[in-house]
Amino acid sequence: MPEPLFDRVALIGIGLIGSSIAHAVRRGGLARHIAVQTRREETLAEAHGLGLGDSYTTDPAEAVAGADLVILCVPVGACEGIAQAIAPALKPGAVVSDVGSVKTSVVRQMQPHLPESVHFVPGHPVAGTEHSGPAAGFAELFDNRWCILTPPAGTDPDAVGRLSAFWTACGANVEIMAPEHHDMVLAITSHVPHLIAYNIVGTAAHLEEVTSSEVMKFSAGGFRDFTRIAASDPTMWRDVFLHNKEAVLEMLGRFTEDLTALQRAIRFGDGDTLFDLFTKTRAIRRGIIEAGQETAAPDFGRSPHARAQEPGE
Ligand SMILES: NC(=O)c1ccc[n+]([C@@H]2O[C@H](COP(=O)([O-])OP(=O)(O)OC[C@H]3O[C@@H](n4cnc5c(N)ncnc54)[C@H](O)[C@@H]3O)[C@@H](O)[C@H]2O)c1
Ligand SMILES: O=C(O)C(=O)C[C@]1(C(=O)O)C=C[C@@H](O)C=C1
Repeated sequence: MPEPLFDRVALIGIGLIGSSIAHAVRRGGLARHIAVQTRREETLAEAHGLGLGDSYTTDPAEAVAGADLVILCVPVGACEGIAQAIAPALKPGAVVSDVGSVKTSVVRQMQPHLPESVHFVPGHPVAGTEHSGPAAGFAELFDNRWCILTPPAGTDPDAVGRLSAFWTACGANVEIMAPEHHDMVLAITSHVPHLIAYNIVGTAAHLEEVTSSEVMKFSAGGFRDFTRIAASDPTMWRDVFLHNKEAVLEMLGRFTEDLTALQRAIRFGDGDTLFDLFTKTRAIRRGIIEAGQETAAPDFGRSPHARAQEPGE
């Protein structure tokens, strides 16, 4: 086994992403010690029962003491409070990172509180499922997925290199990007799709209610795929939309214009417009499969453990 990349890793928050990192660290022997922190005793006990760490605490400052790598794995809206709480306890030279789905806001929330003696390298593994909590994680989550790092200008390249090596060892492909660019790209590829899923499931549920008819019962493939996305964690996604407001509103504006154009095409029987778009989007999907970024029949990213808990799926 090669030398671990970090001596002590502190995971602040131990839900889907924190626990998946813990599994990946164990799988690759990437650290000598994993310190696990979370707010609630019950969650901590669950993490303990799953053997995710080597030490457990509800105190974030205690968890980061002596850590060479600190990763915040909490909802985006919780980052500022945690940065404040851990700042005095951080080890000089430590790499401090996060996994938040939004980056500009995380930089704004955390950077002012962190001491100059640490290296702040925000990150986002672009991999997940609709499940949450410590039992939802699995070591393979990041395999062959992107992990985007958004280091502020002037960050020590060695620290960026060490965090890149960590994510590569977790199975991911690393890309460096400006936080604003990250937020714009993820708004259209991840955030707006989630909003659409929440909305369409909400609309169908409302229709069922007001018409007192069975709408959900007859849902087939397409709608069921939306219900999977719409089952994603409410706290996490509330925070994503509140913290990536501008980019999401910009992309929603474009989306709405394009949707209106399709509405017009249907109204006026313009089959060519519909056919041309559907041909283009089919080619995009096939290109993604050929590039090996997706399987033809996805299992929706669920862990074997999570799948076992879902009878009837
Ligand atoms: N779920 C995904 O698909 C996915 C993918 C990539 C990145 N992310 C990002 O990862 C982060 C964690 O998401 P997750 O899916 O692991 O969530 P999760 O709900 O499974 O776990 C969240 C953890 O944070 C803790 N927590 C919640 N609120 C807190 C607060 N106010 N203060 C301190 N701790 C708090 C919880 O106790 C839990 O340990 C989020 O920022 C999310 O945007 C999620
Ligand atoms: O596959 C899923 O369930 C996801 O929603 C994962 C997904 C995504 O939109 O691709 C969700 C949010 C994250 O920030 C990164 C990944």
